[in-house]
Amino acid sequence: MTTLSVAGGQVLEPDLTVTRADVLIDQDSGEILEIGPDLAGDETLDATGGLVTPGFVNGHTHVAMSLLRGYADDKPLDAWLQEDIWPVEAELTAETIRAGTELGVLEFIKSGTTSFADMYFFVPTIADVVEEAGLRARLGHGVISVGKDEATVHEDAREGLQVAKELDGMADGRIRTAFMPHSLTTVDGQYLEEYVPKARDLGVPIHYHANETRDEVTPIVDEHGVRPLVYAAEKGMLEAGDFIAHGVHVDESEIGLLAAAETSVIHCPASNMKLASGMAPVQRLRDAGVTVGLGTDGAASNNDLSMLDEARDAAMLGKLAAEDASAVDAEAVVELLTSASANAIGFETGRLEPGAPGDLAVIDLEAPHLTPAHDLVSHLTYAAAASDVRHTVCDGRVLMRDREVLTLDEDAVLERAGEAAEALVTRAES
Ligand SMILES: N[C@@H](CCSC[C@H]1O[C@@H](n2cnc3c(=O)[nH]cnc32)[C@H](O)[C@@H]1O)C(=O)O
Ligand SMILES: [Zn+2]
Repeated sequence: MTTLSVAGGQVLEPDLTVTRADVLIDQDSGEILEIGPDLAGDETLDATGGLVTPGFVNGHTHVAMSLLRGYADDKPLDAWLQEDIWPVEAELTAETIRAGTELGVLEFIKSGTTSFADMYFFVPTIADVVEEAGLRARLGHGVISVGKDEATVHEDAREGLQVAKELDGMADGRIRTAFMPHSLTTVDGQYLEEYVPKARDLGVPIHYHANETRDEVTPIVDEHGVRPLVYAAEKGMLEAGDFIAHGVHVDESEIGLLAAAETSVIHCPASNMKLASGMAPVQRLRDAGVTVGLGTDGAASNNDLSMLDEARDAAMLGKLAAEDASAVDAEAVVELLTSASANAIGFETGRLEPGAPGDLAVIDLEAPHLTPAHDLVSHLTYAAAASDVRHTVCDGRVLMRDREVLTLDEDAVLERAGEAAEALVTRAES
Protein backbone atom coordinates (compact mmCIF):
# COMPACT_ATOMS: atom_id res chain seq x y z
CA MET A 1 0.00 0.00 0.00
CA THR A 2 1.28 3.49 -0.83
CA THR A 3 -0.07 6.39 1.14
CA LEU A 4 -0.42 10.13 0.74
CA SER A 5 -0.41 12.41 3.77
CA VAL A 6 -1.96 15.85 3.43
CA ALA A 7 -0.23 17.33 6.42
CA GLY A 8 -0.16 20.41 8.63
CA GLY A 9 -3.47 22.02 7.67
CA GLN A 10 -6.92 22.50 9.11
CA VAL A 11 -9.50 19.98 7.94
CA LEU A 12 -13.15 20.71 7.14
CA GLU A 13 -15.08 17.83 8.72
CA PRO A 14 -18.46 16.53 7.46
CA ASP A 15 -20.27 18.43 10.26
CA LEU A 16 -18.54 21.59 8.94
CA THR A 17 -16.36 22.05 11.99
CA VAL A 18 -12.66 22.67 11.37
CA THR A 19 -9.96 20.59 13.07
CA ARG A 20 -6.17 20.79 12.98
CA ALA A 21 -5.27 17.39 11.50
CA ASP A 22 -3.55 15.45 8.77
CA VAL A 23 -5.41 13.37 6.18
CA LEU A 24 -3.95 9.98 5.26
CA ILE A 25 -5.09 8.41 1.98
CA ASP A 26 -4.50 4.91 0.62
CA GLN A 27 -3.43 5.63 -2.95
CA ASP A 28 -4.19 2.10 -4.11
CA SER A 29 -7.86 2.11 -3.13
CA GLY A 30 -8.10 5.91 -3.35
CA GLU A 31 -9.85 5.98 0.06
CA ILE A 32 -9.21 8.09 3.13
CA LEU A 33 -7.66 5.90 5.84
CA GLU A 34 -7.50 8.26 8.76
CA ILE A 35 -7.85 11.88 9.83
CA GLY A 36 -5.84 12.86 12.90
CA PRO A 37 -2.58 14.26 14.25
CA ASP A 38 0.85 13.31 12.87
CA LEU A 39 -0.01 10.88 10.09
CA ALA A 40 3.07 10.14 7.99
CA GLY A 41 2.65 8.86 4.42
CA ASP A 42 4.90 7.69 1.59
CA GLU A 43 4.15 10.96 -0.18
CA THR A 44 3.42 14.24 1.63
CA LEU A 45 1.48 17.29 0.52
CA ASP A 46 2.13 20.35 2.65
CA ALA A 47 -1.13 21.91 3.86
CA THR A 48 0.47 24.29 6.38
CA GLY A 49 -1.51 27.53 6.50
CA GLY A 50 -4.24 25.92 4.46
CA LEU A 51 -7.78 24.59 4.73
CA VAL A 52 -8.25 21.01 3.54
CA THR A 53 -11.74 20.76 2.05
CA PRO A 54 -13.53 18.04 0.11
CA GLY A 55 -12.92 18.49 -3.62
CA PHE A 56 -15.73 20.59 -5.08
CA VAL A 57 -18.49 18.82 -7.00
CA ASN A 58 -19.80 20.54 -10.14
CA GLY A 59 -23.25 19.02 -10.54
CA HIS A 60 -24.08 20.31 -14.02
CA THR A 61 -21.83 21.46 -16.82
CA HIS A 62 -20.95 21.12 -20.48
CA VAL A 63 -17.20 21.12 -20.01
CA ALA A 64 -16.10 21.45 -23.64
CA MET A 65 -18.19 24.63 -23.97
CA SER A 66 -15.08 26.26 -22.50
CA LEU A 67 -14.21 26.87 -26.18
CA LEU A 68 -17.30 29.10 -26.51
CA ARG A 69 -16.45 31.27 -23.50
CA GLY A 70 -17.14 34.86 -24.51
CA TYR A 71 -18.32 33.86 -27.98
CA ALA A 72 -21.96 34.87 -27.49
CA ASP A 73 -23.04 36.87 -24.47
CA ASP A 74 -25.97 39.03 -23.41
CA LYS A 75 -28.91 37.07 -24.84
CA PRO A 76 -31.75 35.03 -23.29
CA LEU A 77 -31.60 31.22 -23.36
CA ASP A 78 -33.67 30.47 -26.44
CA ALA A 79 -32.07 33.06 -28.75
CA TRP A 80 -28.61 32.30 -27.36
CA LEU A 81 -28.94 28.57 -28.09
CA GLN A 82 -30.65 28.85 -31.46
CA GLU A 83 -28.83 31.82 -32.97
CA ASP A 84 -25.32 31.38 -31.60
CA ILE A 85 -24.53 28.18 -29.75
CA TRP A 86 -26.22 25.43 -31.78
CA PRO A 87 -24.86 26.62 -35.17
CA VAL A 88 -21.32 26.49 -33.77
CA GLU A 89 -21.88 23.17 -31.99
CA ALA A 90 -22.91 21.69 -35.34
CA GLU A 91 -19.26 22.06 -36.37
CA LEU A 92 -17.78 20.25 -33.37
CA THR A 93 -15.47 17.30 -34.00
CA ALA A 94 -13.91 14.80 -31.62
CA GLU A 95 -10.65 16.73 -31.80
CA THR A 96 -12.38 20.01 -30.92
CA ILE A 97 -14.10 18.30 -28.01
CA ARG A 98 -10.78 16.94 -26.79
CA ALA A 99 -9.25 20.43 -26.80
CA GLY A 100 -12.27 21.98 -25.07
CA THR A 101 -12.51 19.24 -22.46
CA GLU A 102 -8.81 19.53 -21.64
CA LEU A 103 -9.26 23.26 -21.19
CA GLY A 104 -12.31 22.81 -18.97
CA VAL A 105 -10.82 20.12 -16.75
CA LEU A 106 -7.60 22.13 -16.43
CA GLU A 107 -9.73 24.93 -15.00
CA PHE A 108 -11.50 22.43 -12.71
CA ILE A 109 -8.21 21.16 -11.29
CA LYS A 110 -6.90 24.70 -10.81
CA SER A 111 -10.06 25.71 -8.96
CA GLY A 112 -10.35 22.66 -6.67
CA THR A 113 -13.11 20.77 -8.47
CA THR A 114 -12.55 17.02 -8.44
CA SER A 115 -15.83 15.67 -9.76
CA PHE A 116 -18.56 16.82 -12.11
CA ALA A 117 -21.60 15.81 -14.15
CA ASP A 118 -21.42 16.59 -17.86
CA MET A 119 -23.91 16.53 -20.73
CA TYR A 120 -22.42 16.92 -24.19
CA PHE A 121 -21.35 15.36 -27.51
CA PHE A 122 -18.48 12.93 -28.30
CA VAL A 123 -18.65 11.52 -24.80
CA PRO A 124 -16.04 8.75 -25.31
CA THR A 125 -13.52 11.51 -26.05
CA ILE A 126 -14.59 13.40 -22.93
CA ALA A 127 -14.17 10.18 -20.94
CA ASP A 128 -10.61 9.72 -22.27
CA VAL A 129 -9.65 13.21 -21.12
CA VAL A 130 -11.27 12.71 -17.69
CA GLU A 131 -9.35 9.47 -17.29
CA GLU A 132 -6.01 11.07 -18.20
CA ALA A 133 -6.59 14.19 -16.12
CA GLY A 134 -7.48 12.02 -13.11
CA LEU A 135 -10.90 13.48 -12.30
CA ARG A 136 -14.19 11.80 -11.41
CA ALA A 137 -17.27 12.37 -13.57
CA ARG A 138 -20.80 11.32 -14.40
CA LEU A 139 -21.07 11.64 -18.16
CA GLY A 140 -23.92 11.52 -20.64
CA HIS A 141 -24.70 12.23 -24.26
CA GLY A 142 -27.22 15.07 -24.65
CA VAL A 143 -30.19 13.89 -26.73
CA ILE A 144 -32.25 16.47 -28.64
CA SER A 145 -35.15 15.96 -31.07
CA VAL A 146 -36.12 19.50 -32.11
CA GLY A 147 -35.11 20.30 -35.68
CA LYS A 148 -34.13 16.70 -36.45
CA ASP A 149 -35.77 14.00 -38.59
CA GLU A 150 -36.97 10.86 -36.88
CA ALA A 151 -34.10 8.61 -37.94
CA THR A 152 -31.52 11.08 -36.64
CA VAL A 153 -33.29 11.34 -33.28
CA HIS A 154 -33.32 7.56 -32.89
CA GLU A 155 -29.61 7.53 -33.68
CA ASP A 156 -29.00 10.27 -31.10
CA ALA A 157 -31.04 8.45 -28.43
CA ARG A 158 -29.32 5.14 -29.16
CA GLU A 159 -25.98 6.88 -28.77
CA GLY A 160 -27.24 8.21 -25.43
CA LEU A 161 -27.99 4.65 -24.28
CA GLN A 162 -24.76 3.25 -25.65
CA VAL A 163 -22.64 5.85 -23.89
CA ALA A 164 -24.54 5.21 -20.64
CA LYS A 165 -23.91 1.51 -20.94
CA GLU A 166 -20.37 1.30 -22.23
CA LEU A 167 -18.55 4.04 -20.36
CA ASP A 168 -20.00 3.22 -16.94
CA GLY A 169 -17.22 2.15 -14.58
CA MET A 170 -14.36 3.38 -16.78
CA ALA A 171 -11.18 4.84 -15.25
CA ASP A 172 -11.20 2.48 -12.24
CA GLY A 173 -14.80 3.42 -11.55
CA ARG A 174 -14.16 7.17 -11.55
CA ILE A 175 -16.42 7.50 -14.57
CA ARG A 176 -20.11 6.81 -14.13
CA THR A 177 -22.87 7.62 -16.60
CA ALA A 178 -26.44 8.82 -16.94
CA PHE A 179 -29.04 9.02 -19.70
CA MET A 180 -29.40 12.69 -20.59
CA PRO A 181 -32.33 13.93 -22.67
CA HIS A 182 -31.57 17.64 -23.14
CA SER A 183 -34.83 19.04 -21.72
CA LEU A 184 -38.58 18.51 -21.51
CA THR A 185 -39.21 20.91 -24.41
CA THR A 186 -36.34 19.94 -26.74
CA VAL A 187 -37.08 16.20 -26.73
CA ASP A 188 -40.50 15.15 -27.98
CA GLY A 189 -42.62 13.02 -25.61
CA GLN A 190 -42.69 10.00 -27.95
CA TYR A 191 -38.90 9.63 -27.63
CA LEU A 192 -38.98 10.01 -23.87
CA GLU A 193 -41.60 7.25 -23.72
CA GLU A 194 -39.46 4.98 -25.85
CA TYR A 195 -36.01 5.56 -24.41
CA VAL A 196 -36.42 6.41 -20.70
CA PRO A 197 -37.53 2.83 -19.87
CA LYS A 198 -34.49 1.54 -21.79
CA ALA A 199 -32.24 3.73 -19.65
CA ARG A 200 -33.98 2.34 -16.55
CA ASP A 201 -33.12 -1.15 -17.74
CA LEU A 202 -29.45 -0.09 -17.73
CA GLY A 203 -29.85 1.12 -14.14
CA VAL A 204 -28.47 4.59 -14.82
CA PRO A 205 -29.97 7.84 -13.53
CA ILE A 206 -31.68 10.39 -15.79
CA HIS A 207 -30.41 13.95 -16.00
CA TYR A 208 -31.97 16.84 -17.96
CA HIS A 209 -32.58 20.59 -17.98
CA ALA A 210 -35.96 21.45 -16.45
CA ASN A 211 -37.95 24.57 -15.54
CA GLU A 212 -35.02 26.76 -16.48
CA THR A 213 -37.04 29.59 -18.03
CA ARG A 214 -40.73 30.54 -18.08
CA ASP A 215 -40.67 29.81 -21.82
CA GLU A 216 -40.03 26.18 -20.96
CA VAL A 217 -42.91 25.97 -18.52
CA THR A 218 -45.68 27.58 -20.56
CA PRO A 219 -45.62 25.25 -23.61
CA ILE A 220 -45.86 22.16 -21.40
CA VAL A 221 -48.73 23.59 -19.38
CA ASP A 222 -50.50 24.66 -22.61
CA GLU A 223 -49.96 21.39 -24.43
CA HIS A 224 -50.30 18.83 -21.66
CA GLY A 225 -52.30 20.71 -19.02
CA VAL A 226 -49.82 19.89 -16.24
CA ARG A 227 -46.72 21.45 -14.71
CA PRO A 228 -43.41 20.33 -16.31
CA LEU A 229 -42.34 18.12 -13.42
CA VAL A 230 -45.73 16.36 -13.38
CA TYR A 231 -45.15 15.73 -17.09
CA ALA A 232 -41.62 14.49 -16.29
CA ALA A 233 -43.02 12.11 -13.68
CA GLU A 234 -45.55 10.81 -16.24
CA LYS A 235 -42.64 10.07 -18.54
CA GLY A 236 -40.85 8.16 -15.78
CA MET A 237 -38.16 10.80 -15.38
CA LEU A 238 -38.60 11.67 -11.72
CA GLU A 239 -37.12 8.89 -9.64
CA ALA A 240 -34.63 8.52 -6.81
CA GLY A 241 -31.13 9.26 -8.12
CA ASP A 242 -32.33 11.38 -11.04
CA PHE A 243 -31.23 15.00 -11.09
CA ILE A 244 -32.46 18.03 -12.99
CA ALA A 245 -30.49 21.13 -13.90
CA HIS A 246 -31.84 24.58 -12.93
CA GLY A 247 -35.34 24.08 -11.43
CA VAL A 248 -35.82 27.84 -11.46
CA HIS A 249 -39.56 28.05 -12.15
CA VAL A 250 -40.93 25.34 -9.88
CA ASP A 251 -44.14 25.77 -7.92
CA GLU A 252 -44.97 24.32 -4.49
CA SER A 253 -46.53 21.18 -5.97
CA GLU A 254 -43.38 20.50 -7.98
CA ILE A 255 -41.15 21.05 -4.96
CA GLY A 256 -43.25 18.45 -3.14
CA LEU A 257 -42.92 16.06 -6.07
CA LEU A 258 -39.13 16.42 -6.14
CA ALA A 259 -38.89 15.76 -2.41
CA ALA A 260 -41.16 12.72 -2.56
CA ALA A 261 -39.39 11.29 -5.59
CA GLU A 262 -35.90 11.95 -4.16
CA THR A 263 -34.94 13.65 -7.40
CA SER A 264 -32.26 16.30 -6.90
CA VAL A 265 -31.90 19.79 -8.34
CA ILE A 266 -28.63 21.28 -9.54
CA HIS A 267 -28.68 25.00 -8.93
CA CYS A 268 -26.73 27.02 -11.54
CA PRO A 269 -26.92 30.60 -10.22
CA ALA A 270 -24.41 32.30 -12.53
CA SER A 271 -25.97 30.86 -15.69
CA ASN A 272 -29.46 31.74 -14.43
CA MET A 273 -28.41 35.31 -13.72
CA LYS A 274 -26.51 35.74 -17.00
CA LEU A 275 -29.37 34.45 -19.18
CA ALA A 276 -31.82 36.29 -16.90
CA SER A 277 -33.73 33.02 -16.47
CA GLY A 278 -34.79 33.70 -12.88
CA MET A 279 -33.87 32.52 -9.38
CA ALA A 280 -34.29 28.97 -8.10
CA PRO A 281 -36.03 28.82 -4.70
CA VAL A 282 -33.02 27.13 -3.10
CA GLN A 283 -34.07 27.72 0.49
CA ARG A 284 -37.61 26.46 -0.10
CA LEU A 285 -36.28 23.40 -1.94
CA ARG A 286 -33.92 22.58 0.93
CA ASP A 287 -36.61 23.23 3.55
CA ALA A 288 -38.84 20.76 1.71
CA GLY A 289 -36.12 18.11 1.86
CA VAL A 290 -34.95 18.30 -1.76
CA THR A 291 -31.23 17.64 -2.28
CA VAL A 292 -29.78 20.71 -4.00
CA GLY A 293 -26.39 20.56 -5.68
CA LEU A 294 -24.44 23.31 -7.38
CA GLY A 295 -23.25 23.60 -10.98
CA THR A 296 -21.56 26.10 -13.24
CA ASP A 297 -23.41 25.07 -16.42
CA GLY A 298 -21.21 25.66 -19.49
CA ALA A 299 -18.54 28.35 -19.62
CA ALA A 300 -20.45 30.15 -22.37
CA SER A 301 -23.17 31.12 -19.88
CA ASN A 302 -21.09 31.77 -16.77
CA ASN A 303 -18.26 32.53 -17.96
CA ASP A 304 -15.87 30.60 -15.71
CA LEU A 305 -15.91 27.12 -14.22
CA SER A 306 -14.92 28.04 -10.66
CA MET A 307 -17.16 26.48 -8.04
CA LEU A 308 -15.99 29.00 -5.45
CA ASP A 309 -17.45 31.77 -7.62
CA GLU A 310 -20.62 29.71 -7.94
CA ALA A 311 -20.76 29.32 -4.16
CA ARG A 312 -20.75 33.03 -3.59
CA ASP A 313 -23.35 33.53 -6.32
CA ALA A 314 -25.54 30.86 -4.70
CA ALA A 315 -25.43 32.63 -1.35
CA MET A 316 -26.11 36.08 -2.76
CA LEU A 317 -28.88 35.02 -5.13
CA GLY A 318 -30.46 32.71 -2.56
CA LYS A 319 -30.90 35.61 -0.18
CA LEU A 320 -32.30 37.85 -2.88
CA ALA A 321 -34.73 35.16 -4.07
CA ALA A 322 -35.99 34.56 -0.54
CA GLU A 323 -35.84 38.27 0.39
CA ASP A 324 -34.19 37.02 3.55
CA ALA A 325 -30.53 37.59 4.47
CA SER A 326 -30.53 34.43 6.57
CA ALA A 327 -31.52 32.22 3.61
CA VAL A 328 -28.90 30.01 1.90
CA ASP A 329 -26.36 30.66 4.64
CA ALA A 330 -22.65 29.85 4.49
CA GLU A 331 -23.07 26.34 5.87
CA ALA A 332 -25.78 25.52 3.35
CA VAL A 333 -23.57 26.79 0.55
CA VAL A 334 -20.60 24.67 1.63
CA GLU A 335 -22.92 21.65 1.55
CA LEU A 336 -24.05 22.66 -1.94
CA LEU A 337 -20.41 22.88 -2.98
CA THR A 338 -19.45 19.48 -1.58
CA SER A 339 -21.60 16.74 -0.01
CA ALA A 340 -25.02 17.80 -1.32
CA SER A 341 -23.76 18.12 -4.87
CA ALA A 342 -22.07 14.72 -4.56
CA ASN A 343 -25.30 13.19 -3.25
CA ALA A 344 -27.22 14.78 -6.11
CA ILE A 345 -25.06 13.20 -8.80
CA GLY A 346 -24.67 9.91 -6.95
CA PHE A 347 -21.07 10.08 -5.75
CA GLU A 348 -19.67 9.23 -2.31
CA THR A 349 -17.33 12.21 -2.44
CA GLY A 350 -17.81 15.63 -0.87
CA ARG A 351 -16.92 14.57 2.70
CA LEU A 352 -13.60 14.01 4.40
CA GLU A 353 -13.87 10.95 6.64
CA PRO A 354 -12.31 7.48 6.80
CA GLY A 355 -13.65 5.28 4.01
CA ALA A 356 -14.66 8.22 1.79
CA PRO A 357 -12.91 8.78 -1.55
CA GLY A 358 -9.65 10.73 -1.27
CA ASP A 359 -10.90 13.74 -3.22
CA LEU A 360 -9.82 17.06 -1.74
CA ALA A 361 -8.49 20.55 -2.28
CA VAL A 362 -6.18 22.63 -0.11
CA ILE A 363 -7.06 26.32 0.07
CA ASP A 364 -4.23 28.69 0.91
CA LEU A 365 -5.48 30.91 3.74
CA GLU A 366 -2.47 33.20 3.87
CA ALA A 367 -3.95 36.01 1.79
CA PRO A 368 -5.30 39.47 2.61
CA HIS A 369 -8.82 38.60 1.49
CA LEU A 370 -8.86 35.54 3.80
CA THR A 371 -7.60 37.39 6.89
CA PRO A 372 -8.62 37.26 9.72
CA ALA A 373 -9.84 33.68 10.08
CA HIS A 374 -12.99 34.12 12.16
CA ASP A 375 -14.90 31.49 10.27
CA LEU A 376 -13.48 29.29 7.50
CA VAL A 377 -16.91 28.14 6.30
CA SER A 378 -17.73 31.80 5.74
CA HIS A 379 -14.46 32.26 3.87
CA LEU A 380 -15.18 29.33 1.55
CA THR A 381 -18.58 30.77 0.69
CA TYR A 382 -17.92 34.48 0.55
CA ALA A 383 -14.22 35.20 0.14
CA ALA A 384 -12.08 32.38 -1.29
CA ALA A 385 -11.24 32.33 -5.01
CA ALA A 386 -10.04 29.73 -7.49
CA SER A 387 -6.52 31.13 -7.36
CA ASP A 388 -6.34 30.31 -3.62
CA VAL A 389 -6.39 26.58 -4.35
CA ARG A 390 -2.87 25.28 -3.63
CA HIS A 391 -3.24 21.51 -4.19
CA THR A 392 -5.90 19.27 -5.74
CA VAL A 393 -6.19 15.52 -5.09
CA CYS A 394 -8.63 13.05 -6.65
CA ASP A 395 -8.90 9.38 -5.72
CA GLY A 396 -5.66 9.73 -3.73
CA ARG A 397 -3.70 11.01 -6.72
CA VAL A 398 -2.17 14.48 -6.66
CA LEU A 399 -3.51 16.35 -9.70
CA MET A 400 -2.07 19.75 -8.75
CA ARG A 401 0.81 20.47 -6.37
CA ASP A 402 1.64 24.07 -5.46
CA ARG A 403 -0.49 25.22 -8.41
CA GLU A 404 1.39 23.08 -10.88
CA VAL A 405 -0.98 20.71 -12.67
CA LEU A 406 0.70 17.30 -12.91
CA THR A 407 -1.69 15.40 -15.16
CA LEU A 408 -1.97 17.89 -18.04
CA ASP A 409 0.59 20.08 -19.81
CA GLU A 410 -0.95 23.47 -19.09
CA ASP A 411 0.79 25.47 -21.83
CA ALA A 412 0.00 22.87 -24.48
CA VAL A 413 -3.66 22.68 -23.39
CA LEU A 414 -4.07 26.46 -23.64
CA GLU A 415 -2.45 26.56 -27.05
CA ARG A 416 -4.53 23.69 -28.46
CA ALA A 417 -7.73 25.21 -27.02
CA GLY A 418 -7.04 28.60 -28.59
CA GLU A 419 -6.41 27.04 -31.97
CA ALA A 420 -9.40 24.69 -31.78
CA ALA A 421 -11.75 27.51 -30.76
CA GLU A 422 -10.61 29.73 -33.58
CA ALA A 423 -10.92 26.98 -36.18
CA LEU A 424 -14.37 26.05 -34.84
CA VAL A 425 -15.74 29.56 -35.11
CA THR A 426 -14.21 29.99 -38.57
CA ARG A 427 -15.94 26.80 -39.76
CA ALA A 428 -19.26 27.92 -38.28
CA GLU A 429 -19.14 31.40 -39.79
CA SER A 430 -17.95 30.46 -43.29
N1 LIG B 1 -26.91 15.60 -29.03
C1 LIG B 1 -27.39 16.93 -28.77
C2 LIG B 1 -26.41 17.64 -27.87
C3 LIG B 1 -26.90 18.15 -26.59
S1 LIG B 1 -25.57 18.50 -25.51
C4 LIG B 1 -26.25 19.64 -24.41
C5 LIG B 1 -26.68 20.95 -24.96
O1 LIG B 1 -27.04 21.81 -23.90
C6 LIG B 1 -26.75 23.12 -24.29
N2 LIG B 1 -26.79 24.04 -23.14
C7 LIG B 1 -25.80 24.68 -22.51
N3 LIG B 1 -26.25 25.42 -21.49
C8 LIG B 1 -27.59 25.27 -21.50
C9 LIG B 1 -28.64 25.79 -20.68
O2 LIG B 1 -28.45 26.58 -19.75
N4 LIG B 1 -29.89 25.36 -20.96
C10 LIG B 1 -30.16 24.52 -21.97
N5 LIG B 1 -29.21 24.02 -22.77
C11 LIG B 1 -27.94 24.39 -22.52
C12 LIG B 1 -25.43 22.98 -24.96
O3 LIG B 1 -25.09 24.08 -25.74
C13 LIG B 1 -25.64 21.70 -25.77
O4 LIG B 1 -26.18 21.98 -27.02
C14 LIG B 1 -27.59 17.61 -30.10
O5 LIG B 1 -27.61 16.93 -31.10
O6 LIG B 1 -27.76 18.83 -30.16
ZN1 LIG C 1 -26.83 23.15 -19.07
